[in-house]
Amino acid sequence: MGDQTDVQHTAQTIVDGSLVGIVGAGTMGIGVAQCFAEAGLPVVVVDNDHGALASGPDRLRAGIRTATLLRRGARQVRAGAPAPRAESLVTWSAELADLAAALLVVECAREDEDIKEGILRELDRICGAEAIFASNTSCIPVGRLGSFTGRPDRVIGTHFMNPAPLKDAVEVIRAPETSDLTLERTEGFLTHIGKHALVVRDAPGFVTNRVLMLTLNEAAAVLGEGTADAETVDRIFQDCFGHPMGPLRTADLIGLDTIVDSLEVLRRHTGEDRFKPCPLLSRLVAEGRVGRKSGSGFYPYAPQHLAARGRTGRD
Ligand SMILES: NC(=O)c1ccc[n+]([C@@H]2O[C@H](COP(=O)([O-])OP(=O)(O)OC[C@H]3O[C@@H](n4cnc5c(N)ncnc54)[C@H](O)[C@@H]3O)[C@@H](O)[C@H]2O)c1
Repeated sequence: MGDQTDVQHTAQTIVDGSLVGIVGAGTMGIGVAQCFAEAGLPVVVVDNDHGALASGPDRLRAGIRTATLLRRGARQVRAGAPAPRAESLVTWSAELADLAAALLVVECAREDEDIKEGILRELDRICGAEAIFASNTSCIPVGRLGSFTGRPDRVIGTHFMNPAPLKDAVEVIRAPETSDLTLERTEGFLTHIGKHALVVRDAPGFVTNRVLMLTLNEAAAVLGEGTADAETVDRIFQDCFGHPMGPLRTADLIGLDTIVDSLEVLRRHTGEDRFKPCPLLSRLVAEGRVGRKSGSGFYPYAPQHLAARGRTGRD
């Protein structure tokens, strides 16, 4: 695999009507699936958790409804598939084998290297030689993920932000092995769904999470040490720095479990203890208070924020 000289297609012919696979029907997988379906592409979402699969259609519908309302409010109505059609373009499966025909697979499983390794090794066996594997990893070096496949030239990082349907840009991570063609095709897919790529080189945490994870961890630490309450910590970033959301509400939106996983990945790959999750963050995760998706984190959340996954916390 990996010889690009025999590839006849241009980036655009690859995008038109291409089947897109998503692995992981969690916070990000559902949002990324929505982005592709709203742009008219057929999508198969695979998850090995039946609760996540069962609640997937409802969470997708809620995501489409929210995005439509917000875009309408901001008058940014996007061209693309109308909501009912977008929903019907998404199918759900427990089998990676159903991604055999996909030309792009976006891996959105939990931030755990062993889990991602297992998925990528199996996808490499199942999918055609042309398929690109794009990981939504928050922190794991993309070159490391590519090494789990026989096609490292077709592995790339597409770090969608949360909520994916409402963000204009994607941090695209190019590993040393990622080919020009893979980058070009990935950018073609992103353009098709109305997003632009901000391309960076490979490193643990890339640009976003090398900086953001430390900030969120320190915000939790100042709260845990009693320097200020949660509302004050967040308002300092909003009122003084003009951030739309403070770090603690951002952490609750991301998921405190995902943040702890990401900090551990950063610590392991850099060898630096400054990425050690602070005691308050670790305690909240141990208690199952992982943010919006569980109904509480640094703040309590009303039921409409709860992702109806059939259970709480990490899936
Ligand atoms: N939450 C965020 O704000 C955010 C933002 C950017 C990137 N990310 C990254 O995106 C990825 C997904 O994060 P998330 O927040 O959606 O996590 P999540 O915990 O909400 O969802 C992860 C999903 O992966 C599924 N899964 C686990 N093992 C699997 C397997 N072997 N096969 C198929 N499915 C499997 C789980 O059942 C779950 O539904 C992670 O790498 C995370 O670091 C998260």
